[in-house]
Amino acid sequence: MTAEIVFKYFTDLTEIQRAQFIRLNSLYQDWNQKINVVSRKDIDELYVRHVLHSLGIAKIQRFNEGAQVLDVGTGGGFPGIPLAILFPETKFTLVDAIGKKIKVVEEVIEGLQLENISAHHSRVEDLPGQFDFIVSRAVAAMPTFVHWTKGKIKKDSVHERKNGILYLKGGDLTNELKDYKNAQVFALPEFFEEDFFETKKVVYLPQKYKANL
Ligand SMILES: C[S@@+](CC[C@H](N)C(=O)[O-])C[C@H]1O[C@@H](n2cnc3c(N)ncnc32)[C@H](O)[C@@H]1O
Repeated sequence: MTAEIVFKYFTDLTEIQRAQFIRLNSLYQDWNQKINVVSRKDIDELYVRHVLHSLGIAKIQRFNEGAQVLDVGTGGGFPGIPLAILFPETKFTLVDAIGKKIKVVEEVIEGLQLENISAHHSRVEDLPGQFDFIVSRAVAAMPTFVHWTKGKIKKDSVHERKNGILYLKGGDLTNELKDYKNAQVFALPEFFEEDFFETKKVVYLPQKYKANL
C-alpha cells in the first residue's frame, strides 16, 4: 500500500507534505523492526489503519494557524504525526507515558523534519499547559479520559468549532457517551470508502460539555 490513498482523500497537499507522507512508511517500517510501535498486523496497512484514520479528525476540524493541539497517549505518533503534516501552521504537543515510544516519535519527527511538534514522556495528568484541542485514539474510555485531561483545554475559543476533545472511537458508543449530552459523533464512512472505516467514528466533546459526573 502506498501514500496514494492519502492523496486520494487530501488533494491539496504541497510537494513537501506529499514527500513527508511517502517517507513516513519507510521510517515506521525501520523503527518497527527495533521497537514494536505499530502492531505487526497493522504495519502493512499503515496508510489506511494509522495515517488515514488519524486524518479522519481533519475531516471534522481544520485547525487554524497558531492553534495548539495536544495528542494524548500518542504511542507511535497517532493521530498527532499525520495531523502535524497536514497542518504545518498548527502547534502539536504529543505525550505518552512510555518513554521508548516517545523516543521513536522523536526520531520520526526528525526524519520528517517536522518543526511544529514537540514530544513529551509523561502521563497527561502531569503535563503542564492548556490547549485549544485535544486529539486521541485508543487510550481510555471517555469518563477516564475526561478526568485525566481536566483543565487542559483553553476556555476562550478562536475557532469555528468550540475548543474541545476530538477522539477516534469505534463501535457502539451509546453507553460510553450517555453522560455527555452535547457530544457529537461523526461517522468516518461518510468520508472514506475503505472497509476498515465501517464502524469508525470521531467523537467531538466541546469544552463546556454537560456531563452528569
Ligand atoms: C493503545 S495505545 C494507542 C497509541 C496511539 N494513540 C494509537 O492509536 O496508535 C495507548 C497509549 O496510551 C498511553 N497512555 C495511557 N495512559 C496514559 C496517560 N495517562 N498519559 C499518557 N499516556 C497514556 C500508553 O502508554 C499507550 O502508548
